[in-house]
Amino acid sequence: MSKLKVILSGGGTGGHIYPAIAIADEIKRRNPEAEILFVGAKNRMEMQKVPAAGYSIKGLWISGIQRKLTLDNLSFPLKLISSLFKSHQILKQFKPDVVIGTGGFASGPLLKAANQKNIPTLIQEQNSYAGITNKWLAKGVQKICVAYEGMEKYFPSSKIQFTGNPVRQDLLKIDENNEKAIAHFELRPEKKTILVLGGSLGAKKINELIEENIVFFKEQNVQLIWQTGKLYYEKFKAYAANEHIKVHQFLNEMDLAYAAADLIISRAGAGSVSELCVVGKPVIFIPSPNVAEDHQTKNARSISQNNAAIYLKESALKEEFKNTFAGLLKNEKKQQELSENIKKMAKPNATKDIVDAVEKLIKA
Ligand SMILES: CC(=O)N[C@H]1[C@@H](OP(=O)(O)OP(=O)(O)OC[C@H]2O[C@@H](n3ccc(=O)[nH]c3=O)[C@H](O)[C@@H]2O)O[C@H](CO)[C@@H](O)[C@@H]1O
Repeated sequence: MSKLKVILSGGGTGGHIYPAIAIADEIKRRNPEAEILFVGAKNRMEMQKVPAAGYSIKGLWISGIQRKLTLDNLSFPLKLISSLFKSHQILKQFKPDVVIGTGGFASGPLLKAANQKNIPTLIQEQNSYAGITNKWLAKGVQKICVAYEGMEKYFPSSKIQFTGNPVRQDLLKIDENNEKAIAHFELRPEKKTILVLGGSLGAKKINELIEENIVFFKEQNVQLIWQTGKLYYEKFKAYAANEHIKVHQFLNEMDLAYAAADLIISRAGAGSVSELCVVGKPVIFIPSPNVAEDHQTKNARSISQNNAAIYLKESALKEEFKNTFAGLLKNEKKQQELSENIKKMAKPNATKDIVDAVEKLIKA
């Protein structure tokens, strides 16, 4: 039989890239001979993160449509036509058996071109609402794997399969013994470690919160792994002069970061939430209020309603953060409860179920 050939496309932010990498890893695990190619958007995060994960990637000249009127939007039709043309060329050369899209504008032209060529296609939607690209693609694709109930609002119900979000393999089994992780981040083993995550791009408001509370964290006798995001790193990196603060622009070893953490403060992007469920540690969610349909707040609420995490509103941080944090840090019983409950919400088989669906598509 000829080698299996798969194209994965998605990107713009980590939320679309890491699910694609998790799916690619599972395909490779099942078919070590498979040829895998990624297609992303030029100058976006995927152009570094995908090769770092061991896969090759081609970049299209494409960017998202802004929800408001901008100059950038004017060049969009030209970018779209040029990317569709390039996508057709890529498909002609690579001849994939299947094309998988994980959302973000990067995946639009390629999946559209694959539909035009009658190549089987599957998309994966991470959020509780449909992204613009996935909505645009829904009619032409064969299968739509989702992570939330009620997605019939956006997609044809006959194509929907409820799988959950793919989580990278190395995050499915976090080391319970955190010695290696503590050493990796040059932390002190006798102190509690707080992991601060702002999503793949970093979060300005969370960074400012940490900055305001440097002394408070010292008084609480905790140490921090603080992921600022690339955009904000220069502004905050000097805080690493404090012995209890480790500043990183991006964490390449999320398995170690999760293993080191006793408590996690995080944005509530869909991928982060899915990972945090699998990891099963106490979490304080501070969702971004600036995303489409306020979906991060919905994500955070769906967890906190089950007594599985704490949800803090960004606008209430001044009044509520210190008390909430100090209260949780003292209360080991509550931490235990949150850990047990969040684990119950994990979907560790998501990647396997998606790859099963991909195999079915190819066979059909
Ligand atoms: C501001 C914004 O538009 N956010 C959206 C974006 O979030 P964002 O890109 O932040 O994505 P997620 O929270 O879904 O996932 C972040 C991913 O990046 C990884 N990671 C993060 C930080 C780091 O230092 N190292 C690292 O590897 C995480 O392990 C995770 O796999 O896509 C998500 C999925 O569509 C949406 O739900 C979010 O609302």
